[in-house]
Amino acid sequence: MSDRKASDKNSVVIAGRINSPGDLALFRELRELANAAGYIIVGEIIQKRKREDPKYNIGRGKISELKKLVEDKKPLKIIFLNNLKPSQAYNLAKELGIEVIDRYELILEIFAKRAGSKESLLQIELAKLKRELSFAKEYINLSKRGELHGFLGGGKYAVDSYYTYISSRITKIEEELDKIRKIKNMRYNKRVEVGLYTVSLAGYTGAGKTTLFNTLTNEKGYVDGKPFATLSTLSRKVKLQGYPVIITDTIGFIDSLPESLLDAFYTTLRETIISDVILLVVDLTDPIPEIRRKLSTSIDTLLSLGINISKVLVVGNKIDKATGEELREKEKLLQNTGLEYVLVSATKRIGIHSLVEKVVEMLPDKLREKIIISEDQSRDLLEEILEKCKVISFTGLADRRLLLEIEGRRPIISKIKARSNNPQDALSARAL
Ligand SMILES: Nc1nc2c(ncn2[C@@H]2O[C@H](COP(=O)(O)OP(=O)(O)OP(=O)(O)O)[C@@H](O)[C@H]2O)c(=O)[nH]1
Ligand SMILES: [Mg+2]
Repeated sequence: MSDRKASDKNSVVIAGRINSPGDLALFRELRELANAAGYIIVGEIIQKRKREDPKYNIGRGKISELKKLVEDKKPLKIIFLNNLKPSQAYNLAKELGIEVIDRYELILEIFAKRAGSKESLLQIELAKLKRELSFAKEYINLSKRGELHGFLGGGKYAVDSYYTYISSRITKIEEELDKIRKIKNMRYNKRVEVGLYTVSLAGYTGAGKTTLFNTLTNEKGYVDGKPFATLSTLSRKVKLQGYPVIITDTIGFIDSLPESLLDAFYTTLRETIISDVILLVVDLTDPIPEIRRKLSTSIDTLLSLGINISKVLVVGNKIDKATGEELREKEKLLQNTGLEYVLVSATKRIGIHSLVEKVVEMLPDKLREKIIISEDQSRDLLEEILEKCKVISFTGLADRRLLLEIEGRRPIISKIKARSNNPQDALSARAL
């Protein structure tokens, strides 16, 4: 008979082998991740221990403590901070009589729960299969060494054919993802080719990227305060002080993201994030060591994506919740990165004007030109100018002509200038 209350049906115990203060921060973050996956934490166990126990990962002495906790709290499962080898997960589950997952699987669960688009669903399936593939490799190794002991009923033959099945499914998903990405990229590249500037929002999960995206674009991207609210990229065209810019919101970074997830998700990121300016959003309500950790993870991730770091503008967010002296200390952390930075509140719209000013300043390859077009000249030329350039000034001249001072990306401005001087253009426009 179970005395578990209905509200406890998602209850979990979290456990972790801690090796450094960084691990402790990850353990705190594990709580947020568990909540984001819909679990209620009913117990926690931490062990300070350097080396993992080969059989259980956590030390054997802790197993009896865990057993007792399981008996008392009757959780649905145990979530481990440390990455478990398949044999460790199996041994733990057998010993404790309860399902055991690790941080990696927890992140996959969150992604699976929140995935909306076909692309993100395929990405998750791919990440899961890649993990299964590496597990299957270990099964094969164990079976070769004769260490399977009822680990997998079907034995080596079953594992081999399973391995083949997973590999072919992986190839199929990769092909499908490739198609989806190509279409998405084509759309994106088209906008870039016509000369629009691109700005991407990047940063640790929960930093406030989507909120800032919404503030800058008047959109309503999904925000709920839990990790990984955003799983696929979203782009919108806006004018920042007259400059046409495509802004892209992206998936958040996290510490120690497993390789297969990195692959699956950051492939999309790599393509969209190669922008003219990258806004690295930082949550300034976090304590100082947390800001340091998340900042360093974010910068490492940007570097591993091949970003030119001089394009990065650090955006210290949520300053509505950070106070005087503390805020100054936190500001120093941003200063120490050696990168340009601004302070804002995305929700209260504080500092947004300065942010936009800074972004505009960082837009590369600008050219300012004066052109004269006839009012009877192509209407589509005028439309094009309004779409792709910033119009600095606009003066009416005699003979129904206009003097325009425009600024934008160099090749676009040069092309427009050439067209404005081209009498052929006027003729062809009149013919329409
Ligand atoms: N106080 C305060 N809260 C903010 C501000 N900006 C964002 N938030 C809150 O921070 C939480 C996370 O915001 P999101 O915009 O979803 O963060 P994100 O970086 O897009 O998160 P992921 O999509 O998970 O990577 C939400 O609860 C927001 O309401 C701000 O300027 N001030
Ligand atoms: Mg988001």
